[in-house]
Amino acid sequence: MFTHSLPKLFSKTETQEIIRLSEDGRQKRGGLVGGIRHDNIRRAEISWLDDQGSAAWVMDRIVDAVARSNRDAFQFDITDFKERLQVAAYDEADEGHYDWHSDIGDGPIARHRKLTIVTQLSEAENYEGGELEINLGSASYSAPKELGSATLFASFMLHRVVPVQKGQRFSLTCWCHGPQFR
Ligand SMILES: O=C(O)CCC(=O)C(=O)O
Ligand SMILES: [Fe+2]
Repeated sequence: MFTHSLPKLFSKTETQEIIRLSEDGRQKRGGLVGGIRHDNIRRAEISWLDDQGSAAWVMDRIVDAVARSNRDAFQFDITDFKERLQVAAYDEADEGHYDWHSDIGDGPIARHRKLTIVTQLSEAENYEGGELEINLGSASYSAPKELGSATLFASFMLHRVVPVQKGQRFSLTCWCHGPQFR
């Protein structure tokens, strides 16, 4: 199916700490894979974590989860983590969302994305809408909304974040890289 979910990858305290770390580097409006900004496609505030420094423990947990999930569910060639961890905030105030897209882009790094892992950093009852959906062709898979759970999918799969109608949703995204699919 090319999707795989893990419950409770991070605890509540840890998700709060990740949001706090992201506040240091917050910038307005997330760009797209190639750096293009387009408000009709994505409306979110993004920031990047220092995975060599204050957020090294977050990266360690993600790398471990990816190794286990890749062995159990994907068996892709994953060789690198070439990008920093992204925290995104989708807000009711501007109907934060991200339309259908694939994470594999044209750039030298985005071209090598193989797996995407997204962790839920907000309590499900704190927002409405904001579902992460992965297109499976005739149906779509809606990622579990439980705080701290993570969902992995092949980066080429179309996915979206439904507009947030109430409250605010935070997510943590990490991309895993390897030789191009062949
Ligand atoms: O926030 C999410 O759930 C998904 C983010 C995403 O798809 C991306 O940044 O490429
Ligand atoms: Fe994406």
